[in-house]
Amino acid sequence: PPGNIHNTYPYLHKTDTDDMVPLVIEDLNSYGLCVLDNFCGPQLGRAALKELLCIYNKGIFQDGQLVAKSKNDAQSIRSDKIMWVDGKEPFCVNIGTLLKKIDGLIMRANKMPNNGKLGQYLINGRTKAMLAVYPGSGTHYVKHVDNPNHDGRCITAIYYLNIDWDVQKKGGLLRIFPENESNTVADIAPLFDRLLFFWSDRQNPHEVQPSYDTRYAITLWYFDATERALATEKFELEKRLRELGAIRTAPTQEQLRI
Ligand SMILES: Cc1cc(NC(=O)CCC(=O)O)nc(C)c1Br
Ligand SMILES: [Fe+3]
Repeated sequence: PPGNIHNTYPYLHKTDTDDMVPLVIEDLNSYGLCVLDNFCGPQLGRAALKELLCIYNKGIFQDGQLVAKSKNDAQSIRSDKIMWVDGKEPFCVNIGTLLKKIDGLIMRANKMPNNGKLGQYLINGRTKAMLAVYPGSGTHYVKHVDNPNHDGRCITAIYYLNIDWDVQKKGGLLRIFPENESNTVADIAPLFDRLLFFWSDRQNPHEVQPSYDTRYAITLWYFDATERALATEKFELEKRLRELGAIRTAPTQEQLRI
């Protein structure tokens, strides 16, 4: 729309499983992000959505953590509901299959010869899957960086499950502000069966614009072995120092989650 200076990022890749790997490598290296449409087909996509809804309707999702302390009430900072699953639970069979496909793609891309920046990472694991539901009451998510302080996460993977999502009516755009593209933003609509990858560090500040319908996403964060080992070591050391009373800082929410 006028007023937004942003080049359209040529990401309308129609995918079938095998040749996605070069696309992921190329786009991550060129833009710091990659969008794959029709990632796993409507059958698996719908089955995964069904499972997410079933879990959500059990009322066991929690409020998302605070991204930043705010003077006014916490709700204004983020109003998504989240739940962590590892995908092996009996009520997550299809979500589990989806996660395996995403893992397979990332591992194949990470192992490809001369895969650019991806080659700087040795991806050896990931977080659990975070199921997220943004209630559609104009909720938003403030601009932030996923991994600002080298906690080990190198790639964010977000799978969207929103059938018939019209951004003009429902908003909910994920806007990424790529660090080294001064007047360019990437506006990613949270479309059904769309998979998004982006570097998790300061290269990709991002925000979710207000959504006017319930908005579903599944997020994974992949770890770089070295950065993760260092972060864990640092965390253990700080824990020991705290126990010894040598330092008095309280562990951050983020550290506790990790
Ligand atoms: C819990 C948590 C969620 C997110 N999610 C998004 O940025 C939204 C992306 C989208 O749904 O399009 N980011 C961080 C840094 C944390 Br922590
Ligand atoms: Fe984020």
